[in-house]
Amino acid sequence: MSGKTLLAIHDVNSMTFEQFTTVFGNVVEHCSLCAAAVWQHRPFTDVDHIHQLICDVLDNFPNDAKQGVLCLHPDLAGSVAGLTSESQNEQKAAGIDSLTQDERAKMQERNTSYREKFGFPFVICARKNKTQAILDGLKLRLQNNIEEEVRNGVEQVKEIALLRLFSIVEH
Ligand SMILES: NC(=O)N[C@H]1NC(=O)NC1=O
Repeated sequence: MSGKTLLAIHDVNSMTFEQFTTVFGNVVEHCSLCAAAVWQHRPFTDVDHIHQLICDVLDNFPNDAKQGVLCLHPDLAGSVAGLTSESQNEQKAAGIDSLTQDERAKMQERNTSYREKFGFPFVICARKNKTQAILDGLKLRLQNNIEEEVRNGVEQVKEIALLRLFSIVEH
């Protein structure tokens, strides 16, 4: 627990566009457009309402934009340089900061195979999956086709977004 004060929904509803996109701009990694696109829908009833609107934005993106959103995510167990604080904390929660040499090599090798096959990085909600689940998920999802993986990746982006929202707004 960070001990950070959570915002009440009425505080969120009184934000300007600039304040809103500053605070919510990384709910979807490096994609402040998702926050920008939902602001006009306030007043929000609660945090789940904001999440649903962000999910709708993602679902309405064309396929190439969905792949672009996935590309905005850093590889798990990749370089730590330039990681957003959100991603860094999530990777830590999954135990990625304390992988054995063998686990790190395996994760990087599978991430590379995944990128080579699909052209975008493997995305999974690290707060909900520990190291072994991520390694198993990589192995399993490598067998899918690209349509399945765009769908799986976007569903994971939604899960990541919900947990990021819960760290900003009361629920
Ligand atoms: N590649 C990938 O899944 N990265 C994301 N996962 C997560 O929980 N945070 C991220 O940045």
